[in-house]
This record gives sequence, C-alpha cells and structure tokens, in this order.
Amino acid sequence: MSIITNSDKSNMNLPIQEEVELNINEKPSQQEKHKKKGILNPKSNAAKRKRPTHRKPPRSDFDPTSPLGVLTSFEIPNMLKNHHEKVCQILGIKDFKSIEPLTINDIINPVRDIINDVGVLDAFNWRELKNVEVLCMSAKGDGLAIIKSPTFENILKCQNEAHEKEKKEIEEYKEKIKKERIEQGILEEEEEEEKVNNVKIDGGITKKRYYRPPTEEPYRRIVKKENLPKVQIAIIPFAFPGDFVNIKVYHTNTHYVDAEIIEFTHLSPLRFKNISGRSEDVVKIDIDPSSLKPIKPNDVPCAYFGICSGCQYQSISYENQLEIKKEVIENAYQHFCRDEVNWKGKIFDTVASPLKYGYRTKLTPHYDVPRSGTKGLGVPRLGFGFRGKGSWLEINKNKKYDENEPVYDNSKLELYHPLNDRKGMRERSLKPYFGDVLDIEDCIIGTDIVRLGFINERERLKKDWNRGIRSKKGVTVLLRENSVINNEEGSEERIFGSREILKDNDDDNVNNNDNNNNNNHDDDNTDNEEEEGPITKLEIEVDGIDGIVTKTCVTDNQKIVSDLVDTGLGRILRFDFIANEFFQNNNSILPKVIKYVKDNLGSEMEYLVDAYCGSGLFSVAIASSIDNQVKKVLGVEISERAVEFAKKNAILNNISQEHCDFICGKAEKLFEKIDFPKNKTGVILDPPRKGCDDVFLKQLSDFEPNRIVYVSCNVHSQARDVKYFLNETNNGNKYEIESIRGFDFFPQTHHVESVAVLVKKAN
Ligand SMILES: C[S@@+](CC[C@H](N)C(=O)[O-])C[C@H]1O[C@@H](n2cnc3c(N)ncnc32)[C@H](O)[C@@H]1O
Repeated sequence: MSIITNSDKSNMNLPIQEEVELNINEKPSQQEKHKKKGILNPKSNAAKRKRPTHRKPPRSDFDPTSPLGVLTSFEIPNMLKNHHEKVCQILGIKDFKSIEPLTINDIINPVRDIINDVGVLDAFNWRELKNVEVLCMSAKGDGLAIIKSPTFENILKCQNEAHEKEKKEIEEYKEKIKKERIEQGILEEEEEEEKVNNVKIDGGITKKRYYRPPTEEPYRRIVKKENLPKVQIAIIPFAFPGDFVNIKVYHTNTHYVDAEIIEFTHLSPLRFKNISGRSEDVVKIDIDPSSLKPIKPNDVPCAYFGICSGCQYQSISYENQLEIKKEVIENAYQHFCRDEVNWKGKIFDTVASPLKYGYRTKLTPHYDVPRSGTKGLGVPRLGFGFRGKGSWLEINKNKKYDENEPVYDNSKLELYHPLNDRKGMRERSLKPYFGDVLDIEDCIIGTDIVRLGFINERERLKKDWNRGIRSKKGVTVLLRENSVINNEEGSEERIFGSREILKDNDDDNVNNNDNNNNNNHDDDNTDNEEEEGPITKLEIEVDGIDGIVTKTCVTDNQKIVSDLVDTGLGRILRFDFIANEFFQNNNSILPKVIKYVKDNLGSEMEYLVDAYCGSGLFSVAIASSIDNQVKKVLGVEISERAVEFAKKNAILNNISQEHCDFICGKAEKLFEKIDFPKNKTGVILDPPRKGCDDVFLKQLSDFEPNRIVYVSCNVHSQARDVKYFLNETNNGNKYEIESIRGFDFFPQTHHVESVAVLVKKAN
C-alpha cells in the first residue's frame, strides 16, 4: 500500500465512473412498488392519483445559513469550480479549458417533470452508478460527489416503458372485467353514460358541466432536453472524501440527489490514518479493489451505524473528526467572510471532548403513530430517524421480526454492546411498523443513566401499549440526566425519574382502550413502587464533590433537574433548570469551554454581559470564579423561566444579586439598563442557531465593549454575524478577530460549536 498525492493522481489507475444500464423490466417500477393490490381499475381514485398533473416542487427560499442554504450557495458552486476536471471527465470533454466551470444553474433537476410523470421519476430515481469518487463533504457531514445525469434517451425509454406498462395494465383490467361479466351472464357491456351536472355559477345562471370519465390513456409529461442538468450532485451519507463507491440514487431534489452506498471500491485514507480530509489535498491510497472488504457494522461500536441519522463519523478516527470540524469552520468563514474580514490563520485546532461516547446528558427518542389509529398495531418503533439505507452493511431487512427474542439485557451495562448481540439489535431496529423511525434499544453516546432510562422507557411503552394506554399522536420521549449530591439539604425529594418496569402477566394482553399517554412517570410516590418498580439510579463518586452523587433519568418535561458543572475555574457548581429547557448536553467538555471563554474575556475585564444567557451557565460560572476578578455580571435571556432559574442558580451558588443579575427580554434590552464602563466590559454571545439580530449587533457596536466572545452552535450564522458586526456597524471597524476555535460538544456527529473572539484593535 502506497500513499500518493493529488499531483500524482493522473498517473494512477483510478476507477472511472460508469452508469449501470437501466433495465426497467428487471425492477419493479416506482408505481408497482407502491401498488398494494392487484390490477388497478383505471377509473379508480388510486389510478387517478397515479397520474398527477401539475404537482408543484417544494419551495426553495431558505435561510442561507441553514445546511441547505450553505449547500446551494457555497458547497455546490465551489465543488463545480474546484473539480472542473472531474466534471469534464464525466461529460467526456478532453480539453477541460475549452469550457467554463459549471454553475448551480447547470445542475438544477427538473423536479416538476419528475414528480408529475412516473416514467421520468423512474429514469431519475432508479439509477446505479459505479466507482463514484467522493470529492468533499457537506457541513452536514455527508459525502458529496459529481455524477452523470440521466440521458434524454434514457428518460424517453423509461417514459415509454412506463406508458406501455400502464396501457397493458388497463387492457388486463378490461379483460378481467369482461371475463367476470361473461361469467355473471352479462353479455353486453353497459355504455358509459355521459353524466351532466348542473352547476350554479355567479348571477344564478345554471351552466352545464360535463362529467369527464378519467382518461384511459396513461399520462405522459413532455420533458425538454434543455431542462436537464448537465451533471448531478449526489449526497452520499457515510462516505468521506477519497472513498470510491457504487451508489444507488433514490430521491431527486432540485439541487441534488440522495444516494445510498451499495459498496465501497476504494476506501478513503481518512479511514486508515490521521490525516486531513481536506478536499484540496485529498490523498489517495492505492489499494487493489479485489482485496477490499466492505466496512462491517462491527468496525464501529454502535449497532445502528449506517442506518441511524446520528453519529455518521464513527468510522473515522477521532483526530480526523476534529480535523474535519476545523475545516467546516474554515469553510464557513471562507463563505460568509471571504476577503472582507481578516480571519485567515486565526482558526485554531478543535478542542476534543474528554468523553468520546457516553457524553450526552439528554436524548429525545420518538415514535410515530398513524393517523388512521393504533387498532391492531403492535408496539411502535421508539428511536431516531433513518439516515441512509445501510445496504452496504448487510442488514437482513427481510428477516422476520420476532417479538419473543430477548431484548438487550441492561443488567450489565457496558459502553460497547457485546459484539454477538449487535446483529440482533440491528435486525430488530427495522421491525415492521408505520413511520420512518428506527427502533433503538440503546444509544451509546448517552450517559450511563440516560441509557438505563431509555431501556426503562422502552419497556414502559411496551407495557402501556399492550394494556391499551396509547397516544393518538406521535410522541417524543425526554430522557434527561439529573444529578443530586446525596448529603445536600432536600436531596431526597430531588431524586426522582424513570423507574424500572416490573414484569406482570398482563404484558401480552392487548386491549384497545385508547387513552392518552401523558408520559409522566417521575413522581416519587412510593405507593407506585409495586406497580412501577424502583427508580433507576446510579450512585457515583465525583472528583471534587464531598459525598456520593445520585444520577437519575428524568422524563417529565416540566420537572426541575440539576446538573453539576465543573467550571474549570476552581469550583463545581449546581445548576437547576426545567428538564426540557436549553442546557448544554455534554457536561464533560464544560470545564474546558468555560475556562476558555473566561480567559478570552481578558484579564482587565471587571464587568461582564452574558447575552442569550439561558439559565446562567456562563454568568454564574464566571461570577463564582475563585479569582473573582469580575465586579458585576448582567445576563439577558428571552425565556422567562430560564431567567427565573438563572437568578436561582446565582443564589444557589452563593452569588448575590448585586454581583450577578439577569433580565428577561430580547438581547438588545440589556442596552436600556447597562451602565458598565465599556473599556472594562467583556461580552459573551451565545445565540440560538439562527444567530444574532442586526438590531442587537448594531447596539452592541455602539456600546463598544472591550472584548466579545461569541459562542455558536451554527458556525455559518456566526461567520455572517461577525462580518456584519465588523463591516456594517458604527464601531465595527475598531474590532478584529483574535481567534476562532471549535469545541467538539458532539463527538461522532457532524456538529461543531465555534468560539470566536473579537477584540478592539490597538490604537
Ligand atoms: C444556545 S442557548 C445558550 C444558553 C446559555 N448560554 C447556556 O450555555 O446554557 C441560546 C439561548 O438564547 C435564548 N434566546 C433566543 N432568542 C433570544 C433573544 N432574541 N434574546 C435573548 N435570548 C434569546 C434561548 O432561549 C436560549 O436559552
């Protein structure tokens, strides 16, 4: 095995992308796949639905900082420009200087035609392509590739095939009816009566409206050759730059197609070594394809890898995950700030999470329920959404689901599932049921207590369901870790949460009483114990805490829960908040983040403003720092309940209101109240995904604080706001970026938290 660089790429015998020829007769057509019963009556409603006319494609105005906005305004145009050679190779153009790089308009799929004609739909969504090179990654963590688009000839062929099939179907139907009539002794076919409806229109005039029977001619939409994309962009979950894959396209959107991996033919070096996965210096490993083994589920710890919508990065090393996240931040600044802001060389390495698995203190699995009701249905799948189809992982989808198979045993909770048990879990995750949810028995990025709570709640759902206690709508189950120090005052009342489910003989008796599942299992009423079993808890020792800490898993949205946070500033603090309100979900990385934020507010800071403060995490932590340099902290937050808890959290941790106060309202409200000296004030911004309002940024710039630390869970809106602040506000040009750094709050997933530090320029 030898590693060769991009410059040597031309000498290497890399596989060429090829399309597998479509053979419509070999596969069930889209319409057949959905057809549940025999031959359709061409005049039935179902048949009419099959021939839709003028369905509109989805709207395409989206927030430019959303994943779709970034994909269409930045990632795709960039890919077409940077991989122009690849585009020419696909188009069969030898002299790649002879054409200009394609633009986004050249790759638009004719969605209106696709959704309105079964044949066109077949031509777009049935395709298989071999040796597709994954060129780069989207910020959402999927592999991106440029692929051949369907040819006009193929589209016509598919249309004809679909047309012929439908005609044949109509003939067969007529034959069948004729035969039935003959058998019943009706020799002559009744003539179709022309039905006339009298319809009243404006002014009381009666107009005759003829009832037109549905046409027996299959519907066929005219597709124009000039409306076809020159090439297509494929989104390939679970693939990384440098992978070569055989793919199946299964869904066409305006700007891209969704594809699933059938198999890998070359593996990305990211899977072997800790090297950069950057698109500009993709390195290839020359491997004999015949020696390649597909990546097996056992290669990663989670049983659901490859089919679950979370944790797509599990098959690459943690160092490479951090590297990819750094690249996402660079790309975001490249896109939203380009040359207008001096950010180059200021993006530093992503800070690792101490826990790589077992870190999430909150999980929210859900289940779907059909509108038609739950009568006769088994227990729903409780888990997370599908991502990809996992066919390359050799999941046996056709295996019959067996309710009596033992479920994963949680009595010896381990971080990794025993290997021999995982296959069963994958198979069971696809048990037949309505909706697009995977049945997840255990999620290993959850903390131990959250995983145990999950197992209890699955059992509870099963028991309630079988007793007829069923929700009429889909339900999201909250699983939130709650930490209580045993010897604290009032600790006993605070130890509540998910309870073990006692087995009873009722379990298998299904009745159909539809009651609402209020999902409230957290009361600590011991009378319930016989029925409900004891509260599941873990008692652990925590460094720096005197006494044992009890962890429980809370499922009631409205209960008050606690987290114990090591601030990284010499103290461990207790934070209380409402279980379903925002609180950081990875407790293990908080000491690093809080210390980093505090250090970057500067040693001269005496006053602190915490905008978008939630329940006071940063304010209270910094106000309680043992070096206690901050004279006064003011937090602002839109949620009334969060403000209430921010105030309580200050008191709880012995910080007076004079020292640390909070106001409720939009972030800009703080400028009405603030009287801090600007040259001694630091500001923390931690807005939601959509970023800050312009009004707020303008007022912030007028206020002119000494330093600004901007924490964000959406680096794209952060980059946009930073550019706006520096270029568009009154005092913005007095500031510069000092540093930008990612923090990995969510290992194994594509999410990254970015912290940007803005400082006043030296005079
Ligand atoms: C990402 S959270 C950060 C919370 C806090 N800094 C923490 O780490 O726990 C963002 C917070 O901003 C609040 N928020 C949303 N829009 C706001 C606005 N216009 N003004 C003030 N707060 C807002 C939300 O309620 C949420 O608590």
